[in-house]
Amino acid sequence: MRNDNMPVPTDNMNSNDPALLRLLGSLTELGGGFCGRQDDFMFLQNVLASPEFHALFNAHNAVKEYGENQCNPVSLDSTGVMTDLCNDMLNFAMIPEVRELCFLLTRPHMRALFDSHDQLANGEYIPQLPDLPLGAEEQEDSSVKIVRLVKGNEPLGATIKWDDVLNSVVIARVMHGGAADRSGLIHVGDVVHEVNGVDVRGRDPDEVVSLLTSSDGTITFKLVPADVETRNAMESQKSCEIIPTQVRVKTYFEYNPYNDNAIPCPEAGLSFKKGDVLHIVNQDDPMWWQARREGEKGPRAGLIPSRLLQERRQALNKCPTTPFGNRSTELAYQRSSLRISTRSGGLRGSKRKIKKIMYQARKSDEFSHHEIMTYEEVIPYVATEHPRPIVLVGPPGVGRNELKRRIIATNPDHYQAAIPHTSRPKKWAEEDGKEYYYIDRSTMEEAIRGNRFLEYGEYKGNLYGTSIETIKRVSKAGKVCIVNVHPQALKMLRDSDLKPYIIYVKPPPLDVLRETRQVHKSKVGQDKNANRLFSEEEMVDMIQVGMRMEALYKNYFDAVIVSDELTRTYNELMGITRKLEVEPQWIPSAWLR
Ligand SMILES: Nc1ncnc2c1ncn2[C@@H]1O[C@H](COP(=O)(O)OP(=O)(O)OP(=O)(O)O)[C@@H](O)[C@H]1O
Repeated sequence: MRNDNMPVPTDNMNSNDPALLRLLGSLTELGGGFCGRQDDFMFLQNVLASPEFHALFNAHNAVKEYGENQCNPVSLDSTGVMTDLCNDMLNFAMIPEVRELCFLLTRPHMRALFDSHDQLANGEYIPQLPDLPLGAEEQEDSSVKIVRLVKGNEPLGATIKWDDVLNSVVIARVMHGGAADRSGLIHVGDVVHEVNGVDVRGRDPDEVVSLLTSSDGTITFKLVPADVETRNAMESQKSCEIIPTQVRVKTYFEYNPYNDNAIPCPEAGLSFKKGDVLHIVNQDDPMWWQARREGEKGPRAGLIPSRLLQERRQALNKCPTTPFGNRSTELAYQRSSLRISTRSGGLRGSKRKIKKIMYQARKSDEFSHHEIMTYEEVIPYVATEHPRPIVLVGPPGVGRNELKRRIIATNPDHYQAAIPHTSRPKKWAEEDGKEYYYIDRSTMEEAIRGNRFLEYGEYKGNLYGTSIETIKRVSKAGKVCIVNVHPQALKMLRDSDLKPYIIYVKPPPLDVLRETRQVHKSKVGQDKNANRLFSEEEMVDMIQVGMRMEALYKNYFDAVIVSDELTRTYNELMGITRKLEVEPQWIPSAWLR
């Protein structure tokens, strides 16, 4: 008799296991003849016929079948078999083939192979955890947890500290991705009662550290989990910064945890160089972030000073003589002149016109005095539609114009200079937008006041300058704009939406500078009055100005190329510009907001 309440297994769930089918069949046959409690009978029928039970049964069979089909080692001691075989073969040592086989089997790499086989066959790769200490379960109250970690080559990935209130050592920090973190069993605030059976309550943290360092294999902790209140207190201490975790930042300072007296644990620190990109994985502590170097393998994160801490440190260290605040260095730049080429391409044969004007920077002056740069959030970016402008900065005479001319000459349809604006009246043979954009003085002055000019100056009563809009126009046309600017314009460039790629053209050491400029017969400037070779003094000056420029503005450089042998320098620059168009580069994420 069939009970209508009995769930009917769906076809796809229905197991066709013969044993189960027989059992179900006999239950059906039994039907009304069952003389026990009908409720129990129906319950059993329901369970055995339910799709969940059949699914479970199928899963069980699949696991069993997998286990049975696994290849099992023929021998757990192939090394022993091989040794016995070689011993037996000694009786036939006169046969050359036997001798050769013996020789081959006893080679170190063959022995290592057999050894590895035996280790795998015996499952020795699985860490063996020792049994729980006797009576551990009954000891103390139920909130104690016993945690065992297998100590490999990597550090534990947790730090400890003394807690005055609890009078004990507690877990201070769990490093993201480290062994402790991966175990999921050790948490900040857990009180350490025992390490490898040694009672550490009331002991100095240094003693606990040496206990941990000296233990091999597995480490067994007896911990009392942090109570809810402690955890809540820790949560509330978390950094209020809005940067979400898992962000990448570019670093603007160099860091070595072993030179940092304030770091809670130098071993847990992460060293980095200026310009490295770091992956920030934890900002729970407002003073110490956890980070990994981008692209580096290895799961464990390291401690680095947080932005807040580093900014405080830099603000304290900042004194009036540092390059950022050095007025005399600033003045040295303001004395240097700016030339504006009146031609965009520069190689089309017409007479070059160079205007000497004084550089005047607008609000960009401010940044070198106030800005503290520690970390900048970055994201990978490839410019697809509008190529990023290439900005060349460097001391006068280093070769920026030469490089710009060469790049544009390579492919004038793809590379273009920014055409300057002038308030000078247009001459009859001139065409607007070819050598200059002609604009009336009051409009230009207003644009300058509105910070729409990267740099500008006055020559013989007329204004000349390079506008942000001109560069944008080149980009929008799908071309790479090559721009030479004074470094004081860099801040404004970065704050615009141009996404500039800034390359510092660095003078080579004096002997190389002397030699390359001699070979090339390089001329100082390009106007008639200065059509002569570089003097020794000018070359020394170029290097010194370059050094000051680097000290003041290097945070803004995306790349540095040394202007030594001209063709090599040019090739390097071309390599960078090509890469920029196809490979993702880290750009400030603020540029895309
Ligand atoms: N790597 C180099 N090797 C040899 N000569 C070079 C090199 N780079 C540039 N020159 C030469 O040095 C001279 C000055 O170069 P360029 O005018 O390009 O300098 P610049 O950086 O633009 O400075 P400025 O703004 O004062 O013109 C030119 O004659 C140029 O051909």
